[in-house]
Amino acid sequence: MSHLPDFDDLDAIAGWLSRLPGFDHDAAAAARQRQDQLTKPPGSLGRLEELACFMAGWRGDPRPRIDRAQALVFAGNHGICARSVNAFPPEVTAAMVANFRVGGAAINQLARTAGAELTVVALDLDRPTRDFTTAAAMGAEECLDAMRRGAAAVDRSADIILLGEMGIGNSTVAAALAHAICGGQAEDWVGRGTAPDDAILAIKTGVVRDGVAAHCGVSPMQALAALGGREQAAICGAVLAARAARIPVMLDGYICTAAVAPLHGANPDLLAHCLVGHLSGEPGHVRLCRAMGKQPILDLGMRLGEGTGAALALTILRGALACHDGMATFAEAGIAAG
Ligand SMILES: Cc1cc2ncn([C@H]3O[C@H](COP(=O)(O)O)[C@@H](O)[C@H]3O)c2cc1C
Ligand SMILES: O=C(O)c1cccnc1
Repeated sequence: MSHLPDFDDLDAIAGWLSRLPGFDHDAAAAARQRQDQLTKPPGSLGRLEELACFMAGWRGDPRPRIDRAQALVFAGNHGICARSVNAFPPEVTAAMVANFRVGGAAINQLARTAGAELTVVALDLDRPTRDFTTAAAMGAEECLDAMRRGAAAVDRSADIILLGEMGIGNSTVAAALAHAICGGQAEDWVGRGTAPDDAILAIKTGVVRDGVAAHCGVSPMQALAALGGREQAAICGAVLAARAARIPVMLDGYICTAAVAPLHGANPDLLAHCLVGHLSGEPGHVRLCRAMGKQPILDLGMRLGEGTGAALALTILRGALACHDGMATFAEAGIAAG
């Protein structure tokens, strides 16, 4: 198992790729060869075949298994809520964490359905980050500390890590990160989140425009500190820790994908072991996935967060591996290979 470098310098992370494990092309090629021998017309399982080869390459195993799946949900609170970007009060973050702990949220049901063990990490909920229109949301050390906590939460014995978040105001934070890393206009990235009305949408657009303008010219990882929250930093830390342990990652929807956009900005290959579970109903997600070269597995019109789309996508991944491992080859079944 490769050693995760220390989180002591945000900008050094861009250079971490050479210190982290890469894709095992031999294991993936062996998986591809097996796929072509299974009792089906070549390519007929579509994306499931790709997913099996992806898992083979990252696990270094031509017949990978998912014995252990961890769903990791990070929660945080945001100073930006002082700007009325949120339809629900920030207290809902802690209330939902309590709900996760007693099993009452959507992620509890979907993680159980998908066979994933849920870990919830609340990050200093009584100490929101700063309002990013007036200051950096986090200092560099605060951001690195949250990254360390994210990395520490990863179960190194898992075969897949699902990531999710809970934080009132997070759709605004996601839009700011996506805008800072991918450019365009604030309007390209802002969506309704949980807000039903146009008034909040207009406030959010102005806040994202002002926040990104206030922190322009910083590096991608500095943008994570300036505009992100602790849960976004923890998600980035978890992604890097998973990579060090050769564990593939299933990201959730818009907020989770935007959380790792700074890593993409630092070096896109840092996210090579990451899948996007589902396409969010938030309009910026399709644009962000395109910019980051990711194709979401599901498209169900969901826009919840919590890791719910990642959990559902795990059921697809399990299906892909069940076929890959359990199907007979043409030779085994005595069927002519065509
Ligand atoms: C009861 C409730 C449960 C949630 N579960 C996830 N979110 C989602 O909504 C939040 C982002 O939306 P906004 O930017 O509009 O605040 C995040 O916490 C996200 O995880 C929830 C939101 C609420 C209200
Ligand atoms: O796609 C998401 O992550 C999302 C969208 C809206 C609200 N919460 C989460």
